[in-house]
Amino acid sequence: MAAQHAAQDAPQDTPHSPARDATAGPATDAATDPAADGGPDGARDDGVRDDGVREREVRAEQAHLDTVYRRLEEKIDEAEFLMNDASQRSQVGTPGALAERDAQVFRAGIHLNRLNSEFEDFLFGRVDLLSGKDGVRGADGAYLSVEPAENAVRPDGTADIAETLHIGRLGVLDADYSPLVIDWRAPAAAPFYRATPVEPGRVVRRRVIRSKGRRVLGVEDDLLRPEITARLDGAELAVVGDGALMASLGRARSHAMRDIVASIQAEQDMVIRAPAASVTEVEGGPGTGKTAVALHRAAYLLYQDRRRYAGGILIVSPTPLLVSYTEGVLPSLGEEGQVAIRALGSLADGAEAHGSYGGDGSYGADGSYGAEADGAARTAFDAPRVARVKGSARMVRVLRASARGALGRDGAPERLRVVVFGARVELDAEELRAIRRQVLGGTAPLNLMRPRARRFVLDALWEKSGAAARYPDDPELEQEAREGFDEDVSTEPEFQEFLDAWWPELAPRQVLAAMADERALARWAGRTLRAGEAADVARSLGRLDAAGQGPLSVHDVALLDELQVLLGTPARPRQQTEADLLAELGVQEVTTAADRNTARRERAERLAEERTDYAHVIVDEAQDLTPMQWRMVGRRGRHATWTVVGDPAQSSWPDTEEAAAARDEALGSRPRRRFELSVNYRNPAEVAELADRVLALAMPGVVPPKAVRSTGLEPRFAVAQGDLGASVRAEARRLLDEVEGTVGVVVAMERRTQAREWLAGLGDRVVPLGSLEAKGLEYDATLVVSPAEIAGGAPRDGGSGAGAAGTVGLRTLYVALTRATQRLTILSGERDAADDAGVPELLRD
Ligand SMILES: Nc1ncnc2c1ncn2[C@@H]1O[C@H](COP(=O)(O)OP(=O)(O)OP(=O)(O)O)[C@@H](O)[C@H]1O
Repeated sequence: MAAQHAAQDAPQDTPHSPARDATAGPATDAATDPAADGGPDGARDDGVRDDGVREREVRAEQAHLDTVYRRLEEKIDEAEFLMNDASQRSQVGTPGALAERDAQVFRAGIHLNRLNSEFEDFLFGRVDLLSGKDGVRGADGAYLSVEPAENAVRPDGTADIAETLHIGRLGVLDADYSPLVIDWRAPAAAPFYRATPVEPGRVVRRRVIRSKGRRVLGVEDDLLRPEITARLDGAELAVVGDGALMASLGRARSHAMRDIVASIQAEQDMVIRAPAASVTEVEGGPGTGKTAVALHRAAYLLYQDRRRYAGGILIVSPTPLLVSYTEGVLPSLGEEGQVAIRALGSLADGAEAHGSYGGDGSYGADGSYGAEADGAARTAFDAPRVARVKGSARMVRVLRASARGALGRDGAPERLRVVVFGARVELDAEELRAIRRQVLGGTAPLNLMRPRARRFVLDALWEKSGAAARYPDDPELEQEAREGFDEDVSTEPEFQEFLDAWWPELAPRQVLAAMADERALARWAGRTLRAGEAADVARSLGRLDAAGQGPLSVHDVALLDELQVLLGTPARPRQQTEADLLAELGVQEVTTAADRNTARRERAERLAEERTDYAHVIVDEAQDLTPMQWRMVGRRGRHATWTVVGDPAQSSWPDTEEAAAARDEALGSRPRRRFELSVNYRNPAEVAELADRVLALAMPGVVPPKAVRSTGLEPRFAVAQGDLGASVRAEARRLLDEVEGTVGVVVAMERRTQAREWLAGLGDRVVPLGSLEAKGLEYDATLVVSPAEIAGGAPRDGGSGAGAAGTVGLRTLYVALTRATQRLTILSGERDAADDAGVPELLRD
C-alpha cells in the first residue's frame, strides 16, 4: 500500500514497499484479464505467482458491482417512469401544481442523465475500516469519527473490520437506504483520500478497483496499518497489487486529461475539500496536479452546495489547447452544465466565444498565439514586446482617452444647423467642442452619456436662439416654450442624424480600430506610454478594418473587455417573445411539460453562455495573467468565491509586481487560504532533475517539487546537423517509436509554422507547439528544440541582455522541459553551443 504514500512521504521511493511485501501474495492481473495493463513503466511486476487471492478479491468486487448495477437499473426504471408519467399528465391544473410537476420531471431528467452516462469506472474505491471512536454513525450509516475506538485493536495486534465502504462517482443507496456506493465527495469518502501510513485513522486497507463497463478488471491495495492483523468476516484481510497511483502515472497519455478520482493524494484532497468561503490559493511546481485539483474542486463544490453554485463556476484557462485538453474531466466526474471552462481569449466580445481549438489544428478566434497558416483570418499573435504593453494596467488610462478620442474622430460633424420657430440656429465647431468637454465632465460610460449630450446640445441651441428673452417675467411660459422648442428640434431628422454622428454609440472594436492610427494613439496615450510603445500597439492593431473586424490576439480581448465597461451598453427595449404574446392573449398552458423542459434547458444554456458574473471562479495557470486579464477575470467574479492555482516559476509575464497588484485588486479584501503542493506526479526523476537546473537559473533558491517516480531513462541530447527541420522530424519519429501515446514537439514561438511543416504527415500522436502554447499540457515524450531559442538566447549568467526578459525566457524553457511523462529529447541548434556530449550550454551542470 505504501506505494501510494511513497508519493506523500518519501517521493523517491520505488513502487515496491514493505507493505507490498506484507501482502498475501500478489498475483497477476492476467489471471482475471489478459488485457490488463501493467503500465509502460513496468511498475507492475506481474508474473505467474497467482495464488488465487487476487482472483478471489476481484470476484468479490465483481459481486458488489453487480449488485450496484442492479440497483442502478431499478433507479433508472423509476426515473423513466416518473418522467413519462408526469409529462403525460393532464396539462391543466393550478399553477403551483404544474410548477411542482415540472420541477419533478426536471429533477428526474437530470438524475436519469447522470445514471445513463457511461462511466468507465463507476465504482473505483473501497476502504476497510476499524470501528469508530465514539461508535456514532452519521446519516449515511458510516461512523462519524475518523479515529478508531480504543478497543478496536486487541492487545495481541488483531482487529476486526467494522465497516467497509465502496467509493464511486455517484452515491447509490440500497432499497433499505444502506449505502452501496458513497459519492467520492461525501464526507464519509474522505478517509479514502486522506489516510496515510503516518496517520491512518480507521483505515486498514484502501483499495482501488479498476473496471471497464460492468466488469471488474483488477484491484490495487494499499495497506495502511501493516502492524495489525485484521480480519473481515472471519478471514484475514488480503492485500494485492502495487498501488494505484504508480499504475495510473505510468499509463500512456492521450490528448485528453483523465480524472484522478481514484488516486487523489492527501495534500491534494485538502485543497479539493477546502471550504469554499473566500479565496483558496494553491501553488505548486509543474506536474503537482494543480489543474487536476482545480477541476476536482469544481466537482466537489457543486456536490457540496449545488444550490449556491447554480450561479455557475467559471474555470479560466490560458489557452484553447488547455481547454480542449481538460474539458472532458468534469463530465467524467458526472458534472456538466454548471461549469464553464473558458480560454482567456474567449472571455469577452461574444463573437469570439464560439471559437475554440479546431480539429484541423488551427485556433478559433479565441486563440492566443494564432496559427498563421489556417487561423490567420481570425487570430493574431502579439510579439512579447507588444504583449507587455497591452497587458499592462497602464492601458486602462490609454483606453479611456482613446474611447473619448474616438468619439470626435473622422466624420464627426463640425457644425449643427436647425430651423426652429421659423429661425435658423447654428452651433459652430468651437461651440460643439465646448459642449463635448462639458458632457465628458460626467463619469458615466460613454455610450450612456448620449442623453446627457443631447440635453446639453438642446440647451446650447435654446440659448443661441435667444428665445428665452421673449419671456422675461414668465418662467411658466418660458418652460412651455422650451418644451415645444425641444420637441421641434428633436423630431427633426437632421438633428437625429447629427446626434448619431456627433455622439455615436461606439462598439469596443471600433475604438480598437481607431487606436491603429499611430499619431492619434500617441496623442491619446500622452505620457502614459512611451512613443515606441504607442507605435508598437498601433501597428499591431493595423490588422483590423475600420469597424474593428479582423484577427484579435488574446491581449486584445482583455482590451475589448475593458472598453466594454468604459463604453457601457445602452438598455434596449426587450424583444417580445412568443410566450409574452400568448400570455397577453390569455393563453396559459399550451405547451407540454417536455416542451417547457426543453425551453428551460435552452434558456439555461443560453444564460450560461451569456453569463458574466459567477458564483465561483477558478483560475488555472494564474501566474500568467496580465494585469489587464486580471481586471477582465475579476469582473466575472465580483461576488464570487475563488480558487487560484499557479506556479510563479512558470510565469511568462515579466512584471510580476504589477500583476500581483492587479490580482490583489481582483480578489479584493476577501480572506485567503494558501496551500502548497509538493510532489511532481508527471515527470520521471530523470526529467525533473534536468529541468531543475533551469529552475535554479530562473528562480534561484526555489525548491522544486519532488518527482514521485523514476524510469531509469535519462534525457537524450542530440545536435541538429545542417537542416534543423530534418533533425526535428527524425527525433520526433524516434520518440514516436519509443512511446505508445503522444509526442509534444516544443519550439520557440516564431518557429511554430515551420514546426507544423516539419512534422506534417507523422500522424496525430505528434503535436507541434510554440513554447507558450505548451502551458499545462503533457505528453508521453517531449522533444525540446533549441533551448537557447526558447529562452530567447538569454545568457546563463544573467549578464548583458538577460535581465527581466532573460528570466522570462528561462521560465518558459522550464515549462517546456517539464511536459514529458516518460521521455525527453533535447535537440540543440546553432545558438545552443552544445558540448561534445550534445548538452546545450543552458542545461550544463
Ligand atoms: N493523485 C494523482 N493521481 C494520479 N495522477 C495524478 C495525481 N495528481 C496528478 N496526477 C497527474 O499528474 C499530471 C500532472 O497534473 P496537472 O497537469 O494537474 O499538474 P499541474 O500542477 O497543473 O502542472 P503544470 O504546472 O505543469 O500545469 C497529470 O497527468 C495528472 O493526471
